[in-house]
Amino acid sequence: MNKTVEVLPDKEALIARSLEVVLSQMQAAISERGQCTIALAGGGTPKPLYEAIASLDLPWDKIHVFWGDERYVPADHPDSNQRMARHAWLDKVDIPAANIHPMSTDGESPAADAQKHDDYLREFFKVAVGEFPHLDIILLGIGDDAHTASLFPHTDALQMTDRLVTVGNKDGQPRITFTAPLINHAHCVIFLVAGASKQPALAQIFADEADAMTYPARLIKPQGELWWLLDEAAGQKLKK
Ligand SMILES: O=C1O[C@H](COP(=O)(O)O)[C@@H](O)[C@H](O)[C@H]1O
Repeated sequence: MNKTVEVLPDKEALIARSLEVVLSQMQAAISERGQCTIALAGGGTPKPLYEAIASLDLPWDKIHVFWGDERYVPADHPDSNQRMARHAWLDKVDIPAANIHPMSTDGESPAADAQKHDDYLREFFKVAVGEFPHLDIILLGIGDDAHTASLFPHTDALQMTDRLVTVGNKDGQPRITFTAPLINHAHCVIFLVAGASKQPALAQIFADEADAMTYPARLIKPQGELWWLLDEAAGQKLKK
């Protein structure tokens, strides 16, 4: 794992730097592997990044967009991560519809939809059960409770060792989420973190020792590159 931590002066600088890193990783993936597979985070932090990407002229036919987690709501619901990314980015560019790969949330149950997306990823990346695909870029955030994607403290999703996708649980509400092993097989994982409310979680995530079941972002140790991009409000007390 090649880990880089950068604390940027403010949220604007955080977004500008994350745009640079994402573009450079996209370019490397396309030149080395002919396409770029990127999984998006939800929440408020990455929205300006998506808006910035939407203003660029990129080889959209070579970019495939996934989500690292999804709230279990219809795709047009205000809480939907897919809806946010479509409004901020995907609806504004000429990306082929076939290159957009959302998690479905309208099946029989969250478990059935999680299994469906697990099967879908195995088919897309041509990997058998027991193997993991290597997404080029996975964008993540953290919550104040140190959750990442929809891997919440002390939930069953944290125990998955062989699944790509599973059901997350936020205070009893189901979500669909990538598992930690899938995230850890990515070529590059980029955390975007902004705001002082994230300081206590970051202190535990970066501590020499702490319980990963209580602070799930500690489970993220990718084989490839790991970037932590923080604004000053979030990162000022971090031990680097
Ligand atoms: O619930 C979620 O929250 C995290 C963090 O969101 P932020 O608004 O604090 O940036 C996000 O990474 C995750 O995808 C989302 O579903």
